Amino acid sequence: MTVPDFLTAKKAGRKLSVLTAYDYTTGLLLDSSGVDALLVGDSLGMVMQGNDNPLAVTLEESLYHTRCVSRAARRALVIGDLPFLTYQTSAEQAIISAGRMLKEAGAQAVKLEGGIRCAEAIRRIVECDIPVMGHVGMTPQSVHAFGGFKVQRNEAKILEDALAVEQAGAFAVVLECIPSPLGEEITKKLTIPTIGIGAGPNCDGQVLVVQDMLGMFDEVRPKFVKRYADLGSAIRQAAEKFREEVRDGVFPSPEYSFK
Ligand SMILES: Nc1nc(=O)c2c([nH]1)NC[C@@H]1CN(c3ccc(C(=O)N[C@@H](CCC(=O)O)C(=O)O)cc3)CN21
Ligand SMILES: CC(C)C(=O)C(=O)O
Ligand SMILES: [Mg+2]
Repeated sequence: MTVPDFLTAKKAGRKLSVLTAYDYTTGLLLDSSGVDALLVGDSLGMVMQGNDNPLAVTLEESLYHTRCVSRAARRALVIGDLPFLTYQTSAEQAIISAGRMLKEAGAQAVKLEGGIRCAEAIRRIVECDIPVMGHVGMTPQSVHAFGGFKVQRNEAKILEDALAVEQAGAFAVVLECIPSPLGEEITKKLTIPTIGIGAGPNCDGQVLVVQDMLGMFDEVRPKFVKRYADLGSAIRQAAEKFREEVRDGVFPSPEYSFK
């Protein structure tokens, strides 16, 4: 998958599937599933690091996880999510952070949060031939300004933000936690693909956090998460079985031992 393929998919009416990934093993599994892109999200601050929100994630940490995922991706596009305060202070900072995602971590594109207020940064990054995915609606790096991870309903503002992201040259935009009719309206008005997370069924694609959709993480339970597997139970059961077999001297049996 390439950045131009994203635009072709929208024109052809082919839906895009995106999952997050933060490590090599998961990257390999997801890449071989045929999903279109792997997003190394700053949600890693929650699912990998155990923080309450993504704000503490550093650029170095995101580069590290993106490097791991890039090594795994044969087909899927790898998108590095720029962490809080690595692109907001100036266009120069945004270009340098975005450039490091490509130079040092093997990403093919970056993602950043914000509409009108980030349009200049997006424009300047894109001028360097670094593809940018935008992100509007409920932008998790704004959690304190929003007073929590809450559905955003300022329809006029969110539409303006999405249009600004497109006009600034982004190749796609994430729509997060907004009413479905607004997701549909924005998707119709934009020529770039919209990737929804809690934005209804009429976006051009969908993204989920992989630990959520695999049933491995329940410290947040957004309404938009569908559980496609219950790996949490599978992992716990396997570990319990291992613990019991070690306790009872059943493991390791001769077949797992050297003569
Ligand atoms: N594991 C995980 N999954 C995610 O989807 C995710 C992260 N982490 N970290 C970064 C952000 C945070 N996100 C979240 C977190 C919680 C809700 C949530 O619980 N929303 C409520 C809405 C409540 C309201 O509007 O009043 C919900 O019921 O869905 C939504 C998005 C999405 N992102
Ligand atoms: C959920 C997606 C859109 C994201 O930004 C993340 O995982 O950080
Ligand atoms: Mg993110």
